[in-house]
Amino acid sequence: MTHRTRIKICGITREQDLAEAVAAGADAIGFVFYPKSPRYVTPQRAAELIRLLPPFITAVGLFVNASADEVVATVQQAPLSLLQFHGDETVAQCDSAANAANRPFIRAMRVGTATVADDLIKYAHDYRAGSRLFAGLLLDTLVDGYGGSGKVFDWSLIPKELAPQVVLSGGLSVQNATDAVVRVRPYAVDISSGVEQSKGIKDVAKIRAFIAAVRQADASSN
Ligand SMILES: O=C(O)c1ccccc1N[C@@H]1O[C@H](COP(=O)(O)O)[C@@H](O)[C@H]1O
Repeated sequence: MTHRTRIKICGITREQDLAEAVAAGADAIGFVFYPKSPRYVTPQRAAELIRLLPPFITAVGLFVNASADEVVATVQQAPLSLLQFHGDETVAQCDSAANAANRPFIRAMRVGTATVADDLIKYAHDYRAGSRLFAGLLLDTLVDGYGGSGKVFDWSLIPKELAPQVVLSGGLSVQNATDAVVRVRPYAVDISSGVEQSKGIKDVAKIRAFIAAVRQADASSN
């Protein structure tokens, strides 16, 4: 069966970056609601940007340790399709916020040098069992802070049976996109720093080159 790797471009703050990402073929656009991030947007700003999205492109809201009330208030202003929990939230906290906001969510697991393949399998299992709104696992690199670091983790840790379901992130770039897709064969890839000219400001040429590389890797692997 042919596989089309879904592509999420995260940390969009400007109209022109949103339009370019969509025109280049992005499947999902991420908005960062973590105030400490240089890519932070207010819910009102996200709402203005989401209004510009055509149908069938997923608007993803990224949260780090936000309360359920904050998630609900954000969704009331900005019509997000999917939530991304990227902090220290427990299964119960993700489930409760997702239920309160009535949205499915993906959960980031940050992978470090001490992580083993069984940790990833258990993590995915716990979320699948713990929430009907759990839509998938995102794998990022464990760093100080929470994400958007531009750092890669060891992809060989990803168990073969988990790879087709995961969103691969952490330090993806134009340079390693082909390798990532051909080696891991993830469900989706998520990129922020690797397509920026500076934090929060995207680089159109990098967005186009990244998406083209993923599509080419799909074609060569199918
Ligand atoms: O983008 C951010 O600023 C951010 C802040 C806090 C948590 C996650 C964040 N971004 C996510 O981090 C990964 C990896 O990003 P990168 O490509 O290595 O820069 C990605 O899932 C972003 O959505």
